[in-house]
Amino acid sequence: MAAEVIDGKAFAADVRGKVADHVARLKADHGLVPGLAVVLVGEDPASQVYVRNKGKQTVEAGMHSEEHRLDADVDEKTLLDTVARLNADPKIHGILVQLPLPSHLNSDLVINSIDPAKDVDGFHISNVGLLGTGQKSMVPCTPLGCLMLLRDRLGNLSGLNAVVVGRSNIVGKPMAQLLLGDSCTVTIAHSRTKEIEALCRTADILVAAVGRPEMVTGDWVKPGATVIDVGINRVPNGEKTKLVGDCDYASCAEVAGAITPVPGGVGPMTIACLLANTVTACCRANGLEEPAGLTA
Ligand SMILES: Nc1nc(=O)c2c([nH]1)NC[C@@H]1CN(c3ccc(C(=O)N[C@@H](CCC(=O)O)C(=O)O)cc3)C=[N+]21
Repeated sequence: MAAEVIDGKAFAADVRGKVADHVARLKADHGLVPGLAVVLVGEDPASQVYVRNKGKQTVEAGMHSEEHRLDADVDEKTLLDTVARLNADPKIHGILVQLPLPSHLNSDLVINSIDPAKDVDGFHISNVGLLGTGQKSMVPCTPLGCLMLLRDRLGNLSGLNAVVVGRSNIVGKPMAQLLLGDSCTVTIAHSRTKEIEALCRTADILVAAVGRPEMVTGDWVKPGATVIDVGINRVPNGEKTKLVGDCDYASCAEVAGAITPVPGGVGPMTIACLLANTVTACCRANGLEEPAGLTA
């Protein structure tokens, strides 16, 4: 039996619609326009496409969008000054510094210089600590998007076995925290995990976030499981390249109950959640009620 395809692209459009509705209400009732600033260091072409998409969707949702481009060899002080100016700017409610940064820059230092209230990526240590202790925080966009898809598909997640493959600070760890918050039994697997296939086969929810193209195959999947593929890997395909996930889609889809495709799965949800977090940040900054269904 083939798995149901979880249409992240359609779900993300729905989320963006809710965001746009809320933005319209903020404008009409309070004269507020949520603003998002994206800081991009260097000229990585893949990052540029992604930043352009974010800017476009931000404007389409009725929000204010700014891009701040800095040279690849920018010094740390200039970058920190840029962040400091955005922290102080009342038009800006969300700040995203595109990662990875060039290696001469200390990304922990830069991320932790963002005002936690404007940290729409949820990467500031203060937000990480709040999430880990179950307190209100800014929640990282990709894990938040995955959680929305899982709740939509499965309803209550309580008591389900979840295995997260990958232990990054941007996806694996916050994903595990969110699943724990929804009362799953959570295991984080990684490159040193023993008998990883057998462990993954215990998962009702399997989240693949390792950044290794097509690593998870159908024999890792419990029949009927929900598989969330966070990977976005560009691999050679004849003369061109193609986008594949961390899951081998064909074999996983034969076994899973439901699976997210790549592209069109988690990726669009990440951007939708970035917009949602910007609206949430704007509401919190102004002491207003937060949008329902757009936060964890
Ligand atoms: N501070 C920071 N926050 C981020 O959230 C962040 C970042 N840095 N650095 C780069 C990665 C990458 N990322 C993507 C989000 C959506 C798609 C996306 O929408 N992908 C489409 C396909 C796009 C295509 O065709 O290339 C899809 O999966 O359907 C891709 C990549 C966010 N990132």
